[in-house]
Amino acid sequence: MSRDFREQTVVKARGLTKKFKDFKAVDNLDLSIERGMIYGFLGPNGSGKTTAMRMLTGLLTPSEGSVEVLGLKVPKDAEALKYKIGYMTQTFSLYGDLTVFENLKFVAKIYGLRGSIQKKRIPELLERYELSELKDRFAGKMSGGQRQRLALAAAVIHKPLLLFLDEPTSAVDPESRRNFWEQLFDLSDAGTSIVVSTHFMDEAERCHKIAILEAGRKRADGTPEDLMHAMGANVYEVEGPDLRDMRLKLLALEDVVSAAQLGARLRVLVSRRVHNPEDWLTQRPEVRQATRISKVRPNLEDVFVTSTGEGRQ
Ligand SMILES: Nc1ncnc2c1ncn2[C@@H]1O[C@H](COP(=O)(O)OP(=O)(O)OP(=O)(O)O)[C@@H](O)[C@H]1O
Repeated sequence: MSRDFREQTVVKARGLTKKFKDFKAVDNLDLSIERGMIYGFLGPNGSGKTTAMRMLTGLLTPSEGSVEVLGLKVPKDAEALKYKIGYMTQTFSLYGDLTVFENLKFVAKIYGLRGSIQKKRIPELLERYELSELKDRFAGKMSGGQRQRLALAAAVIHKPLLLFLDEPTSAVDPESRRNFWEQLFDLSDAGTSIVVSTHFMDEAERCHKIAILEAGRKRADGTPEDLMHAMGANVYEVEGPDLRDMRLKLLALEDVVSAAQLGARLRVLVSRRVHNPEDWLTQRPEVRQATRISKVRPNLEDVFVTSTGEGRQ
């Protein structure tokens, strides 16, 4: 039993599949998430992030596959698991007609926290999540950022070992998002493992590891750095006149994985199949009018585009 705390796997899934009639919302997903990690599910709407998360939390029964979370078999041991995990759903699931304090008290009761523990824990959470001055405010009358802080406080009230967050920042402004991530790093530093879904690239880049999901399937996984390093394309920025026309012409080439206009530049991904991509690109008639072509470092969006079918649209 003296295994290193950090090395333990908190989520193990093999062949995890969820079918709704003939439609596979999650298709043969394998996952291995280590303790202490912030693990991201990155994918567009409908890629299966929520469905996967609901199966991992024991709320939804898989059609196929096996899941073990914190050493418990899911969904068989879902009841015991409930007390060890926190789950912040995509839509605000607390009571708008209860105050901040009443909501936390209610959730504390659900988790069976004793009165003496509640008395210590609730003020601690109000303070940590900057809710002390809002404690008598109805949750329904709070801003998106405030509500999100309350939802996080409620999700960690019982000090879960593992926290699931489903697109937690989709309804908040950039500053609240930044602050929210600071809170996640604090939780992670204190030993909480976190699984978070997002469709924001900058958020995914903050995760220790990510899985890229598309149409229910895992297209790639690893650390953001490793994924960028292993990417199957070289990235170039092209400047010049009539970029829209240049983009369409480049997209027609089989070895151009993607061409996207970013203001006055085109970001062009050339397949790794091409031997000498710089010469290949600069000599193409499609970029004859270009005034500058330069190689740039890949980012996570490039990884996403090369792992999914997004780039050619
Ligand atoms: N109960 C259900 N019955 C039928 N289809 C469903 C059900 N739940 C989800 N789906 C479908 O499964 C697919 C995956 O949905 P899911 O909500 O898991 O995706 P997501 O990546 O979380 O996207 P979003 O960000 O939009 O929530 C979608 O096409 C969705 O319509």
